[in-house]
Amino acid sequence: MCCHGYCYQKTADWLMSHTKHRPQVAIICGSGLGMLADTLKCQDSFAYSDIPGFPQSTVQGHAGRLVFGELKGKTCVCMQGRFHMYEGHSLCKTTFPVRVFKLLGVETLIVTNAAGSLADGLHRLTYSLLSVVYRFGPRFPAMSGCYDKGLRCLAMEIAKEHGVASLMQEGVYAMVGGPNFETIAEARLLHRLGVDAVGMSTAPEVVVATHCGLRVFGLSLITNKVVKSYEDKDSVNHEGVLEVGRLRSQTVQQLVTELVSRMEINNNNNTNNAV
Ligand SMILES: O=P(O)(O)O[C@H]1O[C@H](CO)[C@@H](O)[C@H]1O
Ligand SMILES: Nc1nc2[nH]cnc2c(=O)[nH]1
Repeated sequence: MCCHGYCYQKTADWLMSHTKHRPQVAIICGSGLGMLADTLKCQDSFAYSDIPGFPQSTVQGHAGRLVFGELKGKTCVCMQGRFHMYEGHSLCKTTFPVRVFKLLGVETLIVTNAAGSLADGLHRLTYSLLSVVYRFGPRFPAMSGCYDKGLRCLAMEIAKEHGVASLMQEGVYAMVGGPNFETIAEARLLHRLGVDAVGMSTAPEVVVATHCGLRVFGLSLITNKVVKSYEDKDSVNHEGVLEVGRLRSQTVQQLVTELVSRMEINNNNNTNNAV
């Protein structure tokens, strides 16, 4: 099974021959949140440019490294940098790593992102829980349960224990094409549609992960308010998004680490060969 002539299996085989880690959990780090990967123990790390078939990151704040290692007793693989369609990647390149993760034996995908808030009660520095091919799954996959309820409840429990429950809200994330931020008319439209947070990523990864049977948890770090009024002089920029990511990275890191530590793993999905 290939994407633009490059085989998912070939990339998975290359990775399995270069690391002894067999990850159960994959984590995609959003803009400014790449330091999550730095906490993994016994790391094996690969630049995307060295991995056969892997697309390249071109966005500031997305380092372009795949990091394998241990987090609280679970084997994880972290993407320090994701692929966006606005970088010119096709849908299949944007989601290429997700299918590779499936072939590596991953069962759970954690997607994080930076997003702007549209909801009136969703302020800057708050977090929001987010609610293609026969080999990997059905032709017409259902998406109604794409964000795992058990993981959402567990994350909320952890947030309470850490005293940050008031910062954590469930909401609707919408992906727009980017790379431009919203016009005021677009912001108003999204708000009327019931969107709480907006970004330029994540949806394709979640669709592909759900299609191939991965359990998905999504976490948006709200980095800015989306301007909905012509009188509002605030304006968003990528540097500001990255800065908020840096400011809040430790809290995001703690939440994700605790979630990984406490999530149950089936261990019946790993069909891979040893190195
Ligand atoms: O979704 P992530 O990759 O976290 O990044 C978000 O932040 C960038 C804009 O500042 C866009 O790429 C948007 O999608
Ligand atoms: N589209 C969009 N993406 C973002 N990523 C981080 N903040 C924003 C935002 O306000 N709008």
